[in-house]
Amino acid sequence: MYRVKEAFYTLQGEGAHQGRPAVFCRFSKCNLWTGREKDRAGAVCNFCDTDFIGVDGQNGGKFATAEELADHILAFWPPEQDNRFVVCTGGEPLLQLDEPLIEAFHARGFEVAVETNGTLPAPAGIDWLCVSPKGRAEVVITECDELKLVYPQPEAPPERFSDIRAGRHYLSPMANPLVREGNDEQKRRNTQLAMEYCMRHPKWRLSVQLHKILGID
Ligand SMILES: C[S@@+](CC[C@H](N)C(=O)[O-])C[C@H]1O[C@@H](n2cnc3c(N)ncnc32)[C@H](O)[C@@H]1O
Ligand SMILES: Nc1nc2[nH]cc(C(=O)O)c2c(=O)[nH]1
Ligand code: SF4
Ligand SMILES: [Mg+2]
Repeated sequence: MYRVKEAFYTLQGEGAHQGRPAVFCRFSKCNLWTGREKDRAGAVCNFCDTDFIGVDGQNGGKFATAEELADHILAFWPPEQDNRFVVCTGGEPLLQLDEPLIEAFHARGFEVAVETNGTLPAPAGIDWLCVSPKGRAEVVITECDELKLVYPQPEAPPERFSDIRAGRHYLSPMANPLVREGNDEQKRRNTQLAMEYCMRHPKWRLSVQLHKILGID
């Protein structure tokens, strides 16, 4: 059984695929926060900008099989169009994403991208793996397509991740988690700090949350 909070067709707003049309499949639940505000301060990840509790979001639900969930996702792609791209996120998608679901996406012509906190092993077959480390949580994934670090995090400075082999390195300015769109004051400050870090350490590039600027999902 797969539990999905919401699913929607939009543009990837972050990282190397920024601007690319994609269906987002947001899985319920995370291993680093309950998702309840009362637990935020004590959580390993305490700045999450996302509601991932339950299955009650747009196009959310419970899916008994990989085939059913993959068909549900395919229904959001424009008819007859190729370049199919699904972004599995959450919550923490690696609590649920498995090889049968990846195979079911591939069978429908999708490239499969994943946004993960990196604390759980990844199943085989993922086409684009984005690891975004959180606080003091140990990262177990050693290789990824992009390392996209929310910045600044006192417990997770960029230097801590020099052992991870990544094709791209991004800093993503931390937004105020309670402001779910636009550019809040906290984000403007953090964007300045991230820009300065990138310019001092040019291995890193800036990633902005384009969807929040555009006001889309
Ligand atoms: C909600 S998370 C879900 C996927 C996975 N659990 C993870 O943390 O990567 C999706 C993306 O949003 C980023 N994110 C979450 N809260 C944020 C915030 N307050 N500011 C900027 N990015 C944030 C995460 O780092 C991750 O790249
Ligand atoms: N447009 C858009 N791009 C995104 N990139 C990563 C997101 C996420 O929440 O994982 C996200 C999201 O929620 N919306
Ligand atoms: S940002 Fe990712 S790891 Fe952190 S609480 Fe949200 S879903 Fe979990
Ligand atoms: Mg998001």
